[in-house]
Amino acid sequence: MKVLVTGGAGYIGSHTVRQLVKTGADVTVLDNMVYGHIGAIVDPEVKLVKGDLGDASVVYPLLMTGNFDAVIHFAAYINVGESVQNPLKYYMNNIARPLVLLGAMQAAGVKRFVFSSTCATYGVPTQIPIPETEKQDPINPYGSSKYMLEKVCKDCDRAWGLKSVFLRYFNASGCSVDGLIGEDHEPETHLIPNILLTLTGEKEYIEVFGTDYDTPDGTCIRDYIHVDDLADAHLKAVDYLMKGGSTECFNLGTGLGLSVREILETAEKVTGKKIPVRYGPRREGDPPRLIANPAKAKEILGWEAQCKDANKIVETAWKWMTGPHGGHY
Ligand SMILES: NC(=O)c1ccc[n+]([C@@H]2O[C@H](COP(=O)([O-])OP(=O)(O)OC[C@H]3O[C@@H](n4cnc5c(N)ncnc54)[C@H](O)[C@@H]3O)[C@@H](O)[C@H]2O)c1
Ligand SMILES: O=c1ccn([C@@H]2O[C@H](COP(=O)(O)OP(=O)(O)O[C@H]3O[C@H](CO)[C@@H](O)[C@H](O)[C@H]3O)[C@@H](O)[C@H]2O)c(=O)[nH]1
Repeated sequence: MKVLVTGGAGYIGSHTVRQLVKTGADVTVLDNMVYGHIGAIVDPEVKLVKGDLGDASVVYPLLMTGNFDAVIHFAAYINVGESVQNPLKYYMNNIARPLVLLGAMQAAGVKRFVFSSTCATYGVPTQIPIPETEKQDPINPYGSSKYMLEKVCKDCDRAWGLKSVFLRYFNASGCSVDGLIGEDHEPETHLIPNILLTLTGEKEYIEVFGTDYDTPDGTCIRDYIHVDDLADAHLKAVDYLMKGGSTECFNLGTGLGLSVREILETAEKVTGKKIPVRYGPRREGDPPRLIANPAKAKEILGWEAQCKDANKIVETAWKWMTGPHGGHY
């Protein structure tokens, strides 16, 4: 099987590429390397095309000659706060540039597409845990950009038979269990790496964004899903499409919620160190509680999170931070 992975040199993409290679797939990565890392691609047989999604002079020849069975599309900008400050940057990269990719797929007759969507497309949900039937009503440009690309894909299905799987991730976290690849975002905004960066001396303290939420301990609740579980869902989504599956969306989470304070306690337990914490105001746009109902992914894809223990998730992130790379490629 030949698979094109956009954004395959990034955090979730690189973990997925490793799993794809293990299945014997022939993998090509398209990444402009703006946020990608060459060191994140560890398998020598993976072909890396350094280029932009929106560059027709790269993308059309690649698709026309690649004979790809499917495209897995990770490449995007991912920072919610920045999307509020600079929406056009997000609409350009997360909608306009993927249109070039989709155009090349149409021209080449490649009709299977697995897309990194997000629970941020639900905005502030009305049901917890969140099923896929929850209304999508994003509250920031990042979430809107993902929601709009889902709609574009549905229109392409009607027009030329593109079959897509929208994987709506909850909070991607952790790193490969062998510590060889991991999460290295710049800037890093995510909770778990930022907590651990206080212990490597890269951050002075972790600020907890809000302690007055309507949750048992006043801090936000999230569904932290291990990156290797997410990677596995992509493999299952490709299989589903290869078997003739129709366009579908799936929530990817554990179904369990943990508060910011619980994650802090977990990090102290796993590392055996005291975390320097400061309590600050709420961060704009953070819903109080996001927990997946992952039943549909289990039923249709046969996917279920294997790692439901936050200790294990934090352990893998800590292994990456304290390993040979020290948390950076
Ligand atoms: N990290 C999370 O918690 C999370 C949650 C929900 C959804 N997602 C989605 O998952 C995907 C991957 O996230 P990640 O955390 O691995 O991000 P990442 O920044 O580590 O990886 C994204 C990769 O895409 C590349 N890229 C970006 N724009 C590109 C373009 N125009 N052309 C070519 N390459 C480009 C970057 O260089 C980078 O390597 C994103 O689509 C993101 O929106 C992430
Ligand atoms: O320094 C920090 C960082 C985060 N948080 C809190 O920790 C929780 C998790 O935050 P973060 O790790 O930034 O993830 P989210 O804001 O939940 O967003 C992530 O998860 C979403 C799906 O839930 C994706 O769509 C986004 O791309 C991804 O960044 C939130 O309550 C934050 O307020 C802090 O208190 N301090």
